[in-house]
Amino acid sequence: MKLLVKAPAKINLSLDVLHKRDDGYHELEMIMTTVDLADRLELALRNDDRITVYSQSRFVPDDERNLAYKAAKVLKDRLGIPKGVEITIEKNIPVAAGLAGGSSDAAAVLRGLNKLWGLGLTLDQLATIGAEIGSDVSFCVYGGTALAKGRGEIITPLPAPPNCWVVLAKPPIGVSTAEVYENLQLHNVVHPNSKAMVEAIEQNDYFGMCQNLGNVLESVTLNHYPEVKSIKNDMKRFGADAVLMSGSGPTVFALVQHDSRMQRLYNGLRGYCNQVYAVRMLGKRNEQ
Ligand SMILES: C[C@](O)(CO)[C@H](O)COP(=O)(O)OP(=O)(O)OC[C@H]1O[C@@H](n2ccc(N)nc2=O)[C@H](O)[C@@H]1O
Ligand SMILES: Nc1ncnc2c1ncn2[C@@H]1O[C@H](COP(=O)(O)OP(=O)(O)OP(=O)(O)O)[C@@H](O)[C@H]1O
Repeated sequence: MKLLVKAPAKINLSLDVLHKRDDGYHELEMIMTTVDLADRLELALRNDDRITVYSQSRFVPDDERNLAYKAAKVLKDRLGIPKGVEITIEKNIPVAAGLAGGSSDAAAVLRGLNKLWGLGLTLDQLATIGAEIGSDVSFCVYGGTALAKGRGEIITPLPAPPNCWVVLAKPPIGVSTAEVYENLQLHNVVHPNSKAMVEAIEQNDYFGMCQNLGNVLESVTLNHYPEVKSIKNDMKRFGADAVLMSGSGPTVFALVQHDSRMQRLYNGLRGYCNQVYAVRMLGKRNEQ
């Protein structure tokens, strides 16, 4: 028996860090949304009880370090499942990019195995298990748009954001999320207004959303990697309504409403950046 599952990338429309916690993690307030750039996973039942993982990407490990493997292992061990799975990942989301590719693969495995292994768990139960694998996994279990608090695992759903194009550009560098958080100087940042962003989304106010984009982690990544800052400037020059780095970076995204502006931005960036994508926000949450 085989199952195909989609694992969409996320962007952070807003990312605020409130303080560093005693457990070493940072207390967050983020607004996240999934976009239609996705990995595709095939889950196939095995004849034995082993978990195997394979992807064509040379940037992703084919062993127990893969977040997709970890998701299957946690589920199997927690519930004592005597079954195995062969996971094949078609990797379309850039790796170590701030787009939660690994977390989304893990979430897709949780959702997929819930069906393939016939577990009957709710999305809430899967999201709780997901939090053990990584801070972004709970959000990825639900997808759609949400306010995320705590270390990222406390999720409140939001309506779909105003309709627009999202043009993503990934400079040819990988960024370590751990290093970005370690280097964050909280006394030195401009905090985004998460409340105003939530209101803009709830009122379907496109320009309100544009005005309230903000990410405190830019203070670290833009300083360490000037090329990220320069792509942001180029996007503005090419006519973006608003521009922001996603997560810990280095991917930057631009928002535009009209097809012609999207095309101009896309073509302009493609001139010197290999990984450029014009996508839509998905809006819709995953079903059970
Ligand atoms: C940057 C974001 O992608 C924004 O959505 C997330 O906050 C990071 O999510 P993630 O990659 O799933 O994070 P994890 O795998 O749990 O942690 C990676 C590293 O980031 C740090 N980290 C993560 C989340 C958090 N709230 N505070 C942190 O300080 C952790 O110390 C860890 O060393
Ligand atoms: N299935 C997977 N897909 C991508 N990366 C994976 C996967 N499993 C493990 N990894 C490892 O995790 C690291 C981070 O990859 P990922 O693409 O999830 O980063 P990210 O987009 O910055 O995530 P986030 O936005 O959640 O911080 C990479 O070094 C990669 O080798």
